[in-house]
Amino acid sequence: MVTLFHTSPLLLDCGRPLSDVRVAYHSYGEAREEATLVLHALTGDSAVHEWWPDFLGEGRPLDPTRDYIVCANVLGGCAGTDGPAALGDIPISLRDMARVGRALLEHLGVRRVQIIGASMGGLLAYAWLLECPDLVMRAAVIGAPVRHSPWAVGLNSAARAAIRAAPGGEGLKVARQIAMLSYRSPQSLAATQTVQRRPGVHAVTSYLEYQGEKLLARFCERSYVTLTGAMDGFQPNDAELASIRTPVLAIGISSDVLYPAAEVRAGAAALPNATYWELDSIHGHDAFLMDAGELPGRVGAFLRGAAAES
Ligand SMILES: CC(=O)SCCNC(=O)CCNC(=O)[C@H](O)C(C)(C)COP(=O)(O)OP(=O)(O)OC[C@H]1O[C@@H](n2cnc3c(N)ncnc32)[C@H](O)[C@@H]1OP(=O)(O)O
Ligand SMILES: N[C@@H](CCO)C(=O)O
Repeated sequence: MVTLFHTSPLLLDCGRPLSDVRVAYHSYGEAREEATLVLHALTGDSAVHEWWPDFLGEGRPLDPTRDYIVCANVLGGCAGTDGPAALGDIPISLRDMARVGRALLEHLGVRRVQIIGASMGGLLAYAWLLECPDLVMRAAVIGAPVRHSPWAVGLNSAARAAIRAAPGGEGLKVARQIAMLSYRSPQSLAATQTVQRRPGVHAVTSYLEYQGEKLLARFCERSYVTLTGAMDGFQPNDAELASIRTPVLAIGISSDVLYPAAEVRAGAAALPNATYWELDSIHGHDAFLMDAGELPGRVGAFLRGAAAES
């Protein structure tokens, strides 16, 4: 944990200044001036070793014996970094989060980074490329579009409406159920949700209920509203995207219904220096966590500077 913006405040995109911002982060490996920055997903946190074992470890894309790896909980989150409980329910943008990240890197003595982000972390990677192009050497963006689509905004809007309708927990559980349907796929649920756990209750129904309970036990509804708002507000125009000269590996997931592979591919085509690759999985958006397959190898090759084949 570190406190940043002590001597001069962070000016948020909404116009509000923030001082003494607490940021929770993990680092792995020996401190260096060049680092790999990991950007977590909506309900993720800075503990990469807990949620991405396929990626972190000796011989993996994030190798602490070779690299200095940093991951911070985002501004507005609820896993150590200041969020609505400390700041109130103010709008926060993905670019604000990148500015906090820049301050953290300065604090750590890091001068250049390569970035890897998935889902919300992938959107945030694009915000970094717009906000801090001087710092970023290359970016691997997994399962994320270049801007939040009406479809994705709609899903988040429905989730926030559930929270507003039933604050205090029930709404967050319904929000997670809606989101889970977009993180899985018809094929994935057909393959996994065949056996009833409770008599008379569809397997998928009790699965979604359980996922809602699980999120309620570890997440905060105010952060959910803040972070989904930040994602929905990320709408760079074509000229901004065309200004991104940094090499990008954009990765779509074949069965992703939240950010369809075709959308990710089209977004990559709008960037001057992006390569596209597709992860084949039936498990939908969360395949980057649950069914990584060739993904670590592809990302590792890109981060090592090797040309990834499309
Ligand atoms: C790059 C990034 O930034 S990612 C950031 C990391 N993100 C996170 O850590 C976010 C939080 N994590 C997640 O989203 C999830 O944990 C994932 C995607 C990693 C995996 O989800 P899981 O819930 O573990 O897996 P899955 O969807 O297969 O569900 C399994 C659970 O549902 C239960 N379950 C399965 N079917 C049913 C059913 N029909 N009825 C009731 N319960 C069921 C299982 O018993 C299991 O329970 P357990 O979690 O107590 O072991
Ligand atoms: N399942 C992950 C990815 C969602 O984008 C999460 O809950 O953060």
